Amino acid sequence: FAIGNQLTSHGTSKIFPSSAPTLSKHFTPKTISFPLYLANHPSKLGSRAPPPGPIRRQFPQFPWERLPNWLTYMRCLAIPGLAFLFYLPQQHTATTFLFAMASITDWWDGYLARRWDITSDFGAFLDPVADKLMVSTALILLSGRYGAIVGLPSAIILAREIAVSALREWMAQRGQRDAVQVGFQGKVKTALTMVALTMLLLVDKTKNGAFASLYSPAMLMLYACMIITVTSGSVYFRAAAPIFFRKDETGVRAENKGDDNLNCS
Ligand SMILES: O=P(O)(O)OC[C@H](O)CO
Repeated sequence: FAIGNQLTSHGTSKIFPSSAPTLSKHFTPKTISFPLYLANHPSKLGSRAPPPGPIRRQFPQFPWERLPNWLTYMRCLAIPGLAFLFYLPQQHTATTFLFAMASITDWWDGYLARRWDITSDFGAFLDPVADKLMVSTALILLSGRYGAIVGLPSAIILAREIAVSALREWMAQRGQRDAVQVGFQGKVKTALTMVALTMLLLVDKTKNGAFASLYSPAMLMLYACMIITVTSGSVYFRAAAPIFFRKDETGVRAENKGDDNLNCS
């Protein structure tokens, strides 16, 4: 039974045999199992997704194509849990665990969506929003615990996040959302901020517990993240500048269009 390049394809038309496969003398159960598996469980993943591994084969009915977005939803749902646990006594380890798990889904959802070739506009919209909600919540909670030393970088980070979200909305209205899609620096910034916040959550508020030694490196890291947050945000504003300052055919700049409606003074 010649299966050839069918092994890398999820196109069901290639996989469904129109008649019973002809078995050659080279047939072994191993060589036939994957095409027959696909015939019985047509995949909804992208055409460039790799063949299923043991877990996907074990649970063929599971809607794997939805998993990346579900992980992002779980990140959003973890936020109220995070705030609740944070204010319970003696729960800083549980709080940290929840935040760390939610942070891992930030990497995982994007990885699976790319690997399974199921990236979507909705996923691209929701992923940075979920990250911002999570990071903002943790920054506000920790500002309450540590005061100005966390409050200052938090104010700058939150200002950048709001500004970038507003810029994306403005660009999307002009059909230019792709010019400000998440960039490499933005990903690094989010990952490092999540590590710094995980470390700060682990230090209990008396700063005398088992993880007290993490306080200074975590604080240093948070300030480094504040700088990367600003520089990564400036990348988006630089990318948007040509569109922002572009003049239309009448010589009016985009920033001045519709002033009558937008002028709040
Ligand atoms: O703040 P952004 O828009 O650069 O987003 C970065 C994302 O959170 C990366 O997952």
